[in-house]
Formats: sequence, structure tokens, C-alpha cells
Amino acid sequence: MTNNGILPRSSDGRVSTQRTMLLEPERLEGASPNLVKDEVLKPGRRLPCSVLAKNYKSMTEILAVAKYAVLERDDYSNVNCQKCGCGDKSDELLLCDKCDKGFHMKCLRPIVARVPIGSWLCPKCCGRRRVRSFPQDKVLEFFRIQKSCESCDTKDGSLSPQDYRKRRRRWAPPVFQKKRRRLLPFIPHKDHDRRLTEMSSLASALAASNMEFCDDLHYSKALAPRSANQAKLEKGGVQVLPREDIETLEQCKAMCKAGIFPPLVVCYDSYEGFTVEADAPIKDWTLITEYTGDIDFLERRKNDDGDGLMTLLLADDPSKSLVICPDKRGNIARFFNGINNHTIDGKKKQNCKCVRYDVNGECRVLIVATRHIAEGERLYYDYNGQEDAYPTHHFI
Ligand SMILES: C[S@@+](CC[C@H](N)C(=O)[O-])C[C@H]1O[C@@H](n2cnc3c(N)ncnc32)[C@H](O)[C@@H]1O
Repeated sequence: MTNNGILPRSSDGRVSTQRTMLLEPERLEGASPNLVKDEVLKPGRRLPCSVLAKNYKSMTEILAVAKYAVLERDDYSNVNCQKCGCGDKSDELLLCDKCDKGFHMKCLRPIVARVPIGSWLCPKCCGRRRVRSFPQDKVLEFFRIQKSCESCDTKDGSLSPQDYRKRRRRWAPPVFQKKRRRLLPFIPHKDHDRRLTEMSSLASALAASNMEFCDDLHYSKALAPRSANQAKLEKGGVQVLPREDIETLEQCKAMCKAGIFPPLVVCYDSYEGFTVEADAPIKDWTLITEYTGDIDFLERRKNDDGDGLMTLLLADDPSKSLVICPDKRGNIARFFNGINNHTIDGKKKQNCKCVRYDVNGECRVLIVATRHIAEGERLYYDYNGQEDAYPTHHFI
């Protein structure tokens, strides 16, 4: 755009609207042209029409003598993503407002969950601490997975979900038993590359949170020993996970150990922080993941400001109650966000729940889908499912 004297420009040459004029009319009556000029330049002042009429031409007058100009629009059709190098999925390609380079939302680490409102700066231009991204070999290393994901799919038959299902069928109880809803094992994403992207998003989020990956409850003498986790200590008892569901749990655990993860991706949202999205449809009553981390006594963590603490055991004797603390180690469960318990829209978002079970005499916390979850949907559970302690008024 040419500087036609209507829109002032700042010293760097950009058009600035900051000097839109606001000025009391009476101060300008009979004022000298210099005073008018000085006042005009003061920010936050507007000239009365009479003065404007004297000093400025109308738009019609300007247009009558103006030459035609071709306004060149920036052409972004050739912009490629700085991470993956390709320019497809243009609706997911963010342009940095400083360097004009392109980045796919899903190629960034952390993954950007929604198109930012207002201006956006790429990681380099905004000078934010770099979030580590994980190429394929580093992802497998991060999760301490020995075999490649491909080999888990094909060669190691014992780990494929289909085989597990077959095995489960062989072990199924007699048909005459009362029908009960069984947990379903998660179905990993079919696409090998998408699975690696999912793992890479989780590895980046864990690394950014200074956490190690750990898919089990972690006991230590310094915090709480394994012997402290006895489901029989639970006040009023805790529901027992049926044998078939324990098999499903073991199956899901074995899949994760082999690098076959639930179809989830960890994204970053400027409002909610890290958040988990379904990368493929998830059926109702699917066992999504277990809540893991260091086990400690609740009493020792009462003033802990880590916001991922999860109740594991609520004992009759409060000194024996346990919590899961995913501050140093944990898995994807620690990035699941919560619903706002105080709004109808908040409650509508819930699509999974955190349930405590007695698994072979030990308390465990499982995250289970409570309805069908579509690809791309975010996963939310009720942080106040059992107690009413978590403040969720500010949740969106
Ligand atoms: C267990 S963490 C969940 C992961 C977290 N978003 C992160 O970035 O690590 C719980 C914290 O996430 C944020 N959070 C969870 N659900 C939210 C929601 N619906 N809206 C906004 N913030 C939320 C709150 O700061 C909360 O204390």
C-alpha cells in the first residue's frame, strides 16, 4: 500500500493506525497550523472535521488524481513446511509472522492443537526454549523399545492385537455366564508412520516436562514400597477387575512394551497446555491407558504443587493412603485434561473416565473410554470423579 498521507507510518515504514486523532474541538479553534500539526501527531487525539477539511483532501479528490497501482499480494502457494519439507495440507500450515516461514501444526513440537488467534511466531522467532523433537530411532530409544514397530506388527505374532483377541476368545468363560461388559484393548493406529508421530509427540511432551517414560506404577523405598499398595486397605473396598479384563490390561501393557501405543497424540494448546487427542476412532469401553508414575504416601504430598497427583488408595488409616505422582516419570495419562465440572458444556466434553480397580490385590488406575471417541477429538475425564477437591472453575 502507498503512504497517501491518510495512514501514518511508523519509523520502520509499516502502516500504523496508532495515531488516529482525538482532540477536543475547542482547543483547535483559531490554532496555528504548527499547533495543529503538533496536536495531530499526539497519539490518542482526533481532529474535528472542520480542521480535517482544511488540511486534508477528501477520498474522492485523492482518487480523482491517483495513479492506478498494482498491489502485490504475498504469494504463499509455494511455502513448504520447514520441518517435513512439503507444502501439502495448506490448511494446517502456519506462517510465522516474523520470518514468513511455514510449519505444519503437526510437525511442530509440541504439536500445535489449533490455529492460533492473532499473530504467531515460529519456535526460532519467539525464542522459546526448544522442545526436543524425536526422529524415529530416538523415539524407540526414548521408550526403551528394542524391536522396531514394524517387526511388532508382522514377525512377533504374539503381540498383534488380532492374536490377542484370538487368544482371549479361547480363554473366554462359558456362554451361559451372565453377560458383562468387558474392557476392549486399544486398537493402535494402522499406519506405522502415524504411530511414530504419536510416539514422538509424547516423547517431546515428556521431555519438555522433564519426565522419563514409565508405563508402570513405580515403587521405591524412598517413597512407598510395593507392599504399601494393598487393595484390601481401601475404605469400603475397591472394585475387583475381572480376570478377562486383567488379560486385556496385560495385553495392552505388552503392546506398549513392544512400541505399539494407543492411537493418541499429545498436542499443545495455548489455553489448556498439553492435551491428548484421538488419532483414530476409539470404541466405547476401550482401555486407553493406565495412570502411572511414582507411588508415594498421600500425607507426604499434601502440599505438593504438582498438578498430576492421582489417588491410588484411600485407606481407612489416612497415613496409609497412596497417590500416583507423575512428576519425574509417567506416561501419556498425565497429559489428559479435565472437564469443567461447573458448566453443561464442560460435562458434555467428557469422553473417558479414570477408574480405580483391585488388580490381583493391588490398586491400579485405568483410563477407559465412556463413549465412542472420534478421530481428532480431545480426551477429557472428570478430575473430580471420586473426590471433589480439584478446582475446575477456570477450565474451558
Ligand atoms: C494433569 S495436568 C494435564 C496436562 C496439562 N495440560 C499439561 O500441560 O501438562 C492438569 C493441568 O492441566 C490444565 N488443565 C487441565 N484441563 C484443563 C482444561 N479443561 N482447561 C484448561 N486447563 C486445563 C490445568 O492447568 C491443570 O492443572
